[in-house]
Amino acid sequence: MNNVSAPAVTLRNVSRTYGDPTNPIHALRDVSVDIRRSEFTAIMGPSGSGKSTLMNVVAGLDEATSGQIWLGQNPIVGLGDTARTILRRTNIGFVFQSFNLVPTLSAEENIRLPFVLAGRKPTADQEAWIEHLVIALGLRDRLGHLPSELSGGQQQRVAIVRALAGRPTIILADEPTGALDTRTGREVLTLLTTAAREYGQGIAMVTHDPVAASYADRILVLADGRIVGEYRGLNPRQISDLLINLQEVSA
Ligand SMILES: Nc1ncnc2c1ncn2[C@@H]1O[C@H](COP(=O)(O)OP(=O)(O)OP(=O)(O)O)[C@@H](O)[C@H]1O
Repeated sequence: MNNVSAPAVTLRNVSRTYGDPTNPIHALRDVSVDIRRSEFTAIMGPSGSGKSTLMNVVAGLDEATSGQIWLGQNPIVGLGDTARTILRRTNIGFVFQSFNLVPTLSAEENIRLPFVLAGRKPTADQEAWIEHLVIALGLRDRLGHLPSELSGGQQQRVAIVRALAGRPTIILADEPTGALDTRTGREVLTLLTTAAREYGQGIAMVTHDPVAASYADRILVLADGRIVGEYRGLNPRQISDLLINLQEVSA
């Protein structure tokens, strides 16, 4: 099981610069932050503030220009492609706005895909966990269906079971409710909250939506590549005021 007191993700002095050195674009500037286990963290900020870059460097899909990043205890900066891929497979679950299910595979095959890709069979423990998640998320009768035969909310629940199945160090979610209607979106957010509170699952979610962010335990706000604020216990109104003020300051 995860060690609750240890951070899921640690960034120290992480910068990511694009473009040519004479005219650099600073997507991340000297970011140091811990993203904790058992906590649902929302990452917010204006367009271009560095949210996707932050997720990508944590996932090892992009390389930091400088600084250090750990997934659990494992440093990811400086690893080769293969080692990074293995680390990503075992430590990160992804949930995207577009669900990212394989259209030709059934719900069950999609859920099991990370195990297939990693070339390992789920242990008895993992089988029991998958079974528990499938029942808890109301997917038992849908396992044989293709994604096209499922509603948006059901597809996102399949993606969430897939992300939770391997008990990753962190789930990275990018606008997970962006394609869902309000009610289904709230169900998905409640599910993520439950995953953090009851299953101890670390979750980092990028969102522009103040309602979605209000479900998180903690909100990190990025502006111009830096973390400029950290908040807890805000309601959607307070969150949207915060973002409006931020945009006015940077305008
Ligand atoms: N591959 C790239 N090459 C050059 N510049 C990039 C690249 N990726 C991102 N950037 C720049 O880095 C900055 C941060 O981009 P990023 O995509 O992380 O922002 P974001 O907060 O996710 O924005 P949005 O909310 O619009 O998705 C922006 O100025 C962007 O133009």
